[in-house]
Amino acid sequence: MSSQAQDLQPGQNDGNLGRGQRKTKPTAKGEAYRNTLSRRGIAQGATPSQTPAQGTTQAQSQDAAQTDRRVTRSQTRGIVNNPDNATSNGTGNRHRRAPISKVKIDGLMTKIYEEIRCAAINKLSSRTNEIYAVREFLFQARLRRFFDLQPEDERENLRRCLEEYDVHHPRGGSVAQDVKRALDFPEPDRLTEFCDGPKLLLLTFCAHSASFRDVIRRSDADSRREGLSRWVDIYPVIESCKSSLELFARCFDFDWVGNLQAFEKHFDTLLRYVYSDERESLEGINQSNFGIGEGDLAETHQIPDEEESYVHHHWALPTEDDQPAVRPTIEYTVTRDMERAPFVNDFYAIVDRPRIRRKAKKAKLPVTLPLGSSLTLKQLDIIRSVILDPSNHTWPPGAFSNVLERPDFCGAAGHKCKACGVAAPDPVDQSKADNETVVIDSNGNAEPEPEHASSPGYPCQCTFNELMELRNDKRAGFTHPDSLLIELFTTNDKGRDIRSLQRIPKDTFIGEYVGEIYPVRDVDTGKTITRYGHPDGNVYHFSVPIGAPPSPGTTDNRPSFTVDSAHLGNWTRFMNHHCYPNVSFYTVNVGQVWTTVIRTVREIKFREEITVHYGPNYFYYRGLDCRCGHARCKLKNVSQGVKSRKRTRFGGEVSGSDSASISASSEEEQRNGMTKFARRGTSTKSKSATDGQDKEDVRPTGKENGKGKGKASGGGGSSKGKSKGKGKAAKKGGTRR
Ligand SMILES: C[S@@+](CC[C@H](N)C(=O)[O-])C[C@H]1O[C@@H](n2cnc3c(N)ncnc32)[C@H](O)[C@@H]1O
Repeated sequence: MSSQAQDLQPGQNDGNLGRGQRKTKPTAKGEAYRNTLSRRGIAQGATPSQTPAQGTTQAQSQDAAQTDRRVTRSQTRGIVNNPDNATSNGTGNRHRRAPISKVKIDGLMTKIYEEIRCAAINKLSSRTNEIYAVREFLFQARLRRFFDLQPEDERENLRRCLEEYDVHHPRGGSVAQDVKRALDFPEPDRLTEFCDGPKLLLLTFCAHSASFRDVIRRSDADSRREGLSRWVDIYPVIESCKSSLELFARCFDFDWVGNLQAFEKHFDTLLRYVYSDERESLEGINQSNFGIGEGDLAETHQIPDEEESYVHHHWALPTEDDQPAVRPTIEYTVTRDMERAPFVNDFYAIVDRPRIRRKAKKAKLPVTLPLGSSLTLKQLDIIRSVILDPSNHTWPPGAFSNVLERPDFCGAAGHKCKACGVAAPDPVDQSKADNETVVIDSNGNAEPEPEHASSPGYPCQCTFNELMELRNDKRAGFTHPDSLLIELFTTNDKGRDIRSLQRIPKDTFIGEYVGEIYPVRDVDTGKTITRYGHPDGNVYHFSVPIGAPPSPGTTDNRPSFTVDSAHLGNWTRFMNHHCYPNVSFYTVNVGQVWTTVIRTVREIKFREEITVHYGPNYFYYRGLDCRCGHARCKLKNVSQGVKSRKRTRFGGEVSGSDSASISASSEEEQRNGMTKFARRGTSTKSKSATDGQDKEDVRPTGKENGKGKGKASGGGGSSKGKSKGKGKAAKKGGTRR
């Protein structure tokens, strides 16, 4: 068999290298491989007819491909290996570049979401240049669409007419100028394609993003030269996100229709000019539909008007594009505990049953509901964090600190605030310090204590906002809860879910698990309290022990409180479980309270689900199987182990444990795969995540000085009075952000 493969010596090239390629010294491994191929006399994977006819071997093409890859990489770095070859025939590989990375495309998509959000929140009122750019762009799109909607023979006629449109026309001169500019859109086919595919509606939302307007106008060659995302790369992603973008934009109450119609007067002038007085006879063309085809603005995800401006982020993307957006609801059964507790007020929950709602309004609050009634509640705000009045519950003795009337008060001297790193001083030292730091004014009176010194011994008033601001990497930009771009969507088998619309680096605090607070167990009966939830529904309980952790090695007998995010929680309640999650729960003390925070354990990508490990018991005690879908899922058959057990029921009727709650599990436990179904809350070891972060380095911010003049726990006087005041604020259903 004669083939060129035999003619070529190992490591030898036929001298016919592609442009921009260079001869490279073969490695020993490569040489051995080529030897083998030569010995076999045929290139691996090549068909017999290909081998001689193509005049090259697989070895050669592999070699060429390798060289080619090297060239491409080098070119990306701006190095041309062999300039002569690179330019030998004028066209060459000059335009060959590495494909735009997914990171860049994802980054641009995030920017588009972010800019739409900014436009919606700021209403673009003060940024006149920006709003003009949006409106001008939309005018261009409508004009383009107008052409497309015309019969082909009419199109040319119309174009000529518009091109001749007089810029000095006394009435329509400025319109003429706008029209001429619009006709000069650099990539007109893109607008045509876009309006025909994803439709004008999506274009209208996207027009509010400067990055979008930029990429649709810029030629791919320019983008490639500048190393930016090309339209050809970004368009398919936008198309795949069209429902998401639409719902995202709709969830903000902003006037996108107003911007689409802003230049409507132009169209009127235009029609008058182009069609003189005959336009009356033009069927179907008028000012309001100029450039808007039938169905162009049909809504995919309709949101009822009366609720549109209520709160955003509360609509979950449906599984299919043509289904309406879903508002989360809660199937709610009134339990014994709930009967005692006041009903949440109208502001925080919408009760679907008009009868109950009327009753609630008439009777004012609180309203008691008959035991066992079932209701459907609509999930409310997923941004606001609410703690309802904890004093409406019967708490185990010692659940309240005498300085702050809330069970989540961390109350441990010496414990560092996770946000600012300042430790609560020891009570004894603090009283000494108080003596030293009393400030006397010029009249000889003690200066009033600063506002924040509401609880003695606590020098800071940090909240989760400060934790994000002080502890997250500034460069990543996650310094406020509002900065997070997230989206709710519906899954086929796990209910609703949450995903990120941006890359989030590892070790970023992204959220706080919040909700209603009540005791884990009924003090009289010892049974677990589950205020919300349904036997077959979702459970949103998170248990946190009350008070400071005991010293290491001793048994942890602390009672716990539940944070129930069933209908007062924020987005964190929608995080589903994954056996290999990307975030983790930590209960840390922030300011004066135990705060359960969510921190990323690895980088989260654009459109990646945000998942957490619910702890070892959640599925076991509920007799559920995990559907995280991971090949090494540890809990997929966990329900089989519970067959002989009485299945956990809800409604506060099952005694036993708080095990159906979500629990904070340490990263180490997660790594070990949760093979043991250890009962939680029995030893300090099982609470490792509770204060697992305390060992970390902390960054004092100078807040140590001059703050926290009140007495330590047990202190009375004005400090106590103030702390009571704070307790009352919490009672009213205080909102923390
Ligand atoms: C805290 S909620 C999470 C949000 C919930 N998917 C929803 O629609 O509201 C917990 C519930 O989600 C479902 N779930 C979460 N992760 C799951 C998983 N990996 N497998 C099966 N069900 C899961 C279970 O029904 C569970 O009770």
